Amino acid sequence: HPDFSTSEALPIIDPHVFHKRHLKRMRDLGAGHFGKVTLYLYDPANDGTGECVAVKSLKQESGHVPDGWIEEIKILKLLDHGNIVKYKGCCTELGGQVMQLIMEYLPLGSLQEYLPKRKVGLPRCLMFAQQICQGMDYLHTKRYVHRDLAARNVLVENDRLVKIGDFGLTKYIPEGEIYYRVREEGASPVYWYAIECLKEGKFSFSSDIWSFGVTLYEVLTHCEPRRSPLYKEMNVGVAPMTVMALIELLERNRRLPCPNECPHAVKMIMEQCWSGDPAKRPTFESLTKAFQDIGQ
Ligand SMILES: C=Cc1cc(F)c(CN2CC[C@](CC#N)(n3cc(C(N)=O)c(NC(=O)OC)n3)[C@H](F)C2)cc1O
Repeated sequence: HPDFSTSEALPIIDPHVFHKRHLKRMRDLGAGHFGKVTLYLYDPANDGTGECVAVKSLKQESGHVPDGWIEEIKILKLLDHGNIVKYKGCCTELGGQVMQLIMEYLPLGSLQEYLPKRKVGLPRCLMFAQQICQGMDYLHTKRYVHRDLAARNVLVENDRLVKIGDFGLTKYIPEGEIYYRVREEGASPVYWYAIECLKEGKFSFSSDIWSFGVTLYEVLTHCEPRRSPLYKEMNVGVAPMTVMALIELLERNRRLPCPNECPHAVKMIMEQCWSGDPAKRPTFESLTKAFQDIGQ
C-alpha cells in the first residue's frame, strides 16, 4: 500500500486534462469547414510510451471560442455508449481562448476508408448498420439530432464494432419542439439531406433517419464509386448536383437504386427511411429491432 504518511501532497492527476506541452503532433486525420482533426501522441513521460489521441481543433480566427464549439464538447462529454466515440478530455491554452477536444483514436478510421479495402460480407454490413442504429437511438433519447450521419463519420473499432465518431453539426432539440432550423449552411452534404432539409432547412430526428438510409446504402455498396451512383455523382471533378435539381428528383420520387444482393427487407428499410413524409419514416429504436430480426 502506498505510504500516505508523507507530508508532500500526491499530485492529483485529472485524466480529463491534457497539457499542450505533452501533445506531439503526428498527422492530420481530416478537415471540416470550421477546423480539423489531428492525430497526436500524448506523451507526458516524453519517452514515446504515451497514448495516441484524436484532437479536434477549431480554426481560431476571431480568438473567441464559438458557442457551438463548447456545445460539441459538452455533448461528447455527456455521451456514454458502446457505439459512440469516447470523450477523453480537452486541452486549453491562451487562457481558454483555444479549446481542443480530445477523443479516443481509432486507427482503422471511418467506414469510408475501411470498407473499400476489405471484403465485408452482407451479415457484417448489417451488423454495422444495427450498431449505427443503436448509437443513434441513444443520441435521440438524449434529444440530440446528429445532422451529419454518413459513412465518413462512422469509425471502425475492429472488424465487429463501429462507433459514431463526429458530432460537429449535432444540435439539441428542446422538449416540445420537433425541428432545428437553419438558414444558410456552409458546404452541405446535400446527398445525405432529407427533402425537408433541402427545401426548408428543417432538421429533426426524422431527417437523421433519412441520412441513415443513405449511410446504409453506402455500407451495402462498400463506399465504392464503381458500385454507387452516389459516389459516382460525388466524384471529384464532377460538379455536385444543385440543390434545386436534387429537390426536383426527390419530388418525382427518384431515389438511390437498390444495391446488388440487397435483401428485400433491407430494401424496404431504405425506402421507408427515404419517405417524403418525415412522419412515415421509422425510428432508430424500430430499426434496431428490424436489423435484429434480419440478423437472426
Ligand atoms: C472542426 C470540425 C471538423 C473537422 C474535421 F476534420 C471533420 C472530419 N473528421 C471527423 C473525424 C474523423 C472521421 C470520423 N468520425 N476521424 C476521427 C477519428 C478518431 N477519433 O480516431 C479518425 N481516425 C482516423 O481517421 O484514423 C485513421 N477519423 C476524421 F478525422 C474526419 C469534421 C468536423 O466537424
